[in-house]
Amino acid sequence: MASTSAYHLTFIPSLYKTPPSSLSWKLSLPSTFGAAALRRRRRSNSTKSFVVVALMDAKPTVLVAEKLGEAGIELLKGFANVDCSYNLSPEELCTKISLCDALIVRSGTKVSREVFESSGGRLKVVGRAGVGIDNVDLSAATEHGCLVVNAPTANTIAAAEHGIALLTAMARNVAQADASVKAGKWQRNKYVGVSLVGKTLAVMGFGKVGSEVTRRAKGLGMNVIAHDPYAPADRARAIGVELVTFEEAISTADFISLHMPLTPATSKILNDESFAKMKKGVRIVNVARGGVIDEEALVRALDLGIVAQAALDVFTEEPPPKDSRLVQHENVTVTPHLGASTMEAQEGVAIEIAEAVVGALRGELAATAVNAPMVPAEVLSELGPFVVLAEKLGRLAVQLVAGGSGVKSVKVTYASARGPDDLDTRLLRAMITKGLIEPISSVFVNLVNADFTAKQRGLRITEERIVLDGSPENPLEFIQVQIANVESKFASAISEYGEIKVEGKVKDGLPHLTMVGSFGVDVSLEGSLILCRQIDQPGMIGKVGTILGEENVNVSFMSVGRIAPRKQAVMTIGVDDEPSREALKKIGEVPAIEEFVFLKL
Ligand SMILES: NC(=O)c1ccc[n+]([C@@H]2O[C@H](COP(=O)([O-])OP(=O)(O)OC[C@H]3O[C@@H](n4cnc5c(N)ncnc54)[C@H](O)[C@@H]3O)[C@@H](O)[C@H]2O)c1
Ligand SMILES: O=C(O)[C@H](O)COP(=O)(O)O
Repeated sequence: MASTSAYHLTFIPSLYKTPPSSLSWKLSLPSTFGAAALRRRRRSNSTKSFVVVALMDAKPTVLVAEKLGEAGIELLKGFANVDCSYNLSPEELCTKISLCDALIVRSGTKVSREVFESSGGRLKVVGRAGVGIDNVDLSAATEHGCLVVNAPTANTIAAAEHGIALLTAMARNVAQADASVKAGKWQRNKYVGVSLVGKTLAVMGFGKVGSEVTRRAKGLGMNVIAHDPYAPADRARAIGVELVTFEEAISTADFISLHMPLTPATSKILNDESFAKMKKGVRIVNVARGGVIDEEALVRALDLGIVAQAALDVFTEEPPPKDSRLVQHENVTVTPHLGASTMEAQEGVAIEIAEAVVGALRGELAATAVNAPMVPAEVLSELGPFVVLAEKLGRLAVQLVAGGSGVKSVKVTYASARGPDDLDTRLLRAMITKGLIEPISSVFVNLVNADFTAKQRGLRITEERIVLDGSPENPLEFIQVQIANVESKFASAISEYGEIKVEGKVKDGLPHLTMVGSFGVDVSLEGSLILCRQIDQPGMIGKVGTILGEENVNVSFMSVGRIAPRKQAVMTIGVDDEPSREALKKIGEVPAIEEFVFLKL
């Protein structure tokens, strides 16, 4: 029951004002310690030199740093000592954390590198009671061997309901009219609203929250269209919504509701350029993440009357500055990130996160783990370069998918001289899954959660082994990733069998792309890539190289694969920096270039 060696705690004067004075005593400690009898050893007469050795019971300690539903707390208490300490300063959190095995937070607590460093290796799991984990330093967690788990499903309905609440409140000026009446005014003419029935709502991001918003908006009599390059068309059909392009969505909508994750591709996706394409008088709702809107551009669009109103639950900086022009704008309705804040959602989230944290403390594999799991060192060292290759092939393949095509079926082929039982592909499959999913979602994928995440998104990954002649010393010859039943934004990536196909090898320890569609190429997978299909003729490398050179974009390599001389060729260009839109436009305008695509690795 008790262990004398588990915890050696340096006496911290600020926590214990009175130094222990007898060799045998009981102390009422903060609950982070659990029930403990202590003995002390005096090293000197100085207060600071007391060293206390706790005779701990075997229970782990969980620090709950933000308000968590009671059901979750009860669940935790059945397994651990629970310390609910809210509103800790960063310094207080760092002090407490060395006494804790697990930490549970919402979005209001920054779990920084310092927190992991201060834990002294004791912190084993961080639980995020919600979806977004942008407040947790994942790299630091992984470096410190600390698992991070989240609760991705329990607040979906709450977020969707809040989106609908903002939509209706905005259309009828509820917040502004309420403030006006409370200020003693009665302005019936000023607050005439707009009706929702028959209006077109564009749902941007047709995932968990977006789908639920769609169902509810249809119930209000709205005509709903959705934009999500990666959502399966059959799911959209089942809910009775049409998937459209980004341009069509923003240019035809009367209302736009944002439900995509914040990724490099969605950052500031609503900007001056996109506002200019919208119908004058459009209304915008954001319960996703503040960063998907260029907030300064939104203020300009509001001032110009392009955007008639906006209703926002999330902001680039939270809380936003007090003098924020956006927040203060009379046509903007705001809430302080309340999307997940219903009694029901918080109860659900609390149970979901408590179960995940307890499971993780017991050493079970967590289905909602978001950072790297432990992999045996010998497996990792052998498969290391192939792991990188696998993720990059997944990333490349998914970026070649055209908008509107849902990714549902992926086939992975491993070619190796080893026997089928001699190669554990779980890690490779997980990394391909990571590459396929991460560029298009806010989900973090690893060995623990890859299959779960793929299944949850309706993504079917099948694996095939090709056994080659040759030396089994090398674990793999090549990996091929094929995405079936989709269109590609780069038609040459479609193989003779109609799938998007990319294939790669490890050469000199580095991942290389060796095939795109039916074209053989040979480029090291580093930095970013431009793929061009062109008429095979002299001077092409020079023309494209000059355009990039003028932009100061460093070209790391170029390779040309062709069907036959003077026919078609695919040119692959590795670049260290992202070329500007103008540079990419100029490349597209080179007469012999038939199509091209820019891909981030
Ligand atoms: N305000 C809140 O309190 C609150 C609560 C819950 C979730 N959220 C946020 O809502 C968002 C959606 O959450 P979810 O649980 O539905 O996530 P989800 O992963 O289920 O759905 C996100 C969808 O966005 C799509 N997507 C990715 N890139 C896109 C792009 N460029 N254009 C259009 N769609 C794209 C994905 O394919 C996916 O279908 C996230 O940003 C999440 O952080 C906020
Ligand atoms: O990411 C989420 O789950 C939501 O944005 C809710 O965040 P919260 O837990 O701070 O309410």
